[in-house]
Amino acid sequence: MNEAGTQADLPPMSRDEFEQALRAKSAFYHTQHPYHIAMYNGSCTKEQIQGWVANRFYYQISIPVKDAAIMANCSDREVRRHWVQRILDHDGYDGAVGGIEAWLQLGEAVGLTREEILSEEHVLPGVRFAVDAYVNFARRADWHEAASSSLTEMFAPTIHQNRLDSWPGHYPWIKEEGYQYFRNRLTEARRDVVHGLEITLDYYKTREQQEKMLNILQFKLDVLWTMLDSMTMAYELKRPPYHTVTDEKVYHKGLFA
Ligand SMILES: O=C(O)c1cc(C(=O)O)c2c(n1)C(=O)C(=O)c1cc(C(=O)O)[nH]c1-2
Repeated sequence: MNEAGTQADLPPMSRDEFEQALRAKSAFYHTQHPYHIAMYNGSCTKEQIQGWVANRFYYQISIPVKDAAIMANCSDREVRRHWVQRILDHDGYDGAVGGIEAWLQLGEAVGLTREEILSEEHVLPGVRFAVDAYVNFARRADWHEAASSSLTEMFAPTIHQNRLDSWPGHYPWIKEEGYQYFRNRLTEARRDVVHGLEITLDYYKTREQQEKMLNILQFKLDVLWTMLDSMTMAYELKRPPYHTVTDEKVYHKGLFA
């Protein structure tokens, strides 16, 4: 390590070594967060599941905005031709309802109304700040860097499969229609990762650049982890923002994204 605490002075990692280093970041994926562990092992309350679904909706609606920001900064037509599929996957096209609608159906399946999800009334400030940080990073960063920050998706198919395997047994009150989002993402995420990984492994050549990418991936892991920390405060520890003052959800809405 050098004085800056990085390994930037070392020779570059080979393509395979770099991919292995990226994949090793799975150790810090939100699968390891106690909130997620509780969701799998069946110890979540209905309020905790509902809180997660309502808050994650803000991530879902922000993803296509983030992907549009990446495309807006990208001068490579071939990349845009591929990347646009991510927006279509979430917004829907040609009769396919899309991920945002599928997430609303998940919300209804866990007992929320469409109106309360769309109103964003449950979105905690900490979740909003974390998601906005991701969107704003995509707006400002070089498009290769923004594109590669999506690579936490390498670890996502396992998490979607875990939900499909464990939730129906633990939470029989969730309606079956709710699970379609997770099923769709199994294939969509795998396809996204092939493209995102190709861009990333081609772009970061020097050790310093590779270390920068690992830091970008850590930023994205921080976004996901921080969202769950906020939910833990609100729905597990019963300390939502302003709990010492009011039970009302007075949180701000929609200023930055
Ligand atoms: O449920 C999850 O744990 C999870 C995680 C992630 C992720 O790792 O960012 C995404 C998704 N789901 C997801 O459904 C999704 O569409 C998605 C897009 C992206 C991205 O960064 O572009 N991440 C994720």
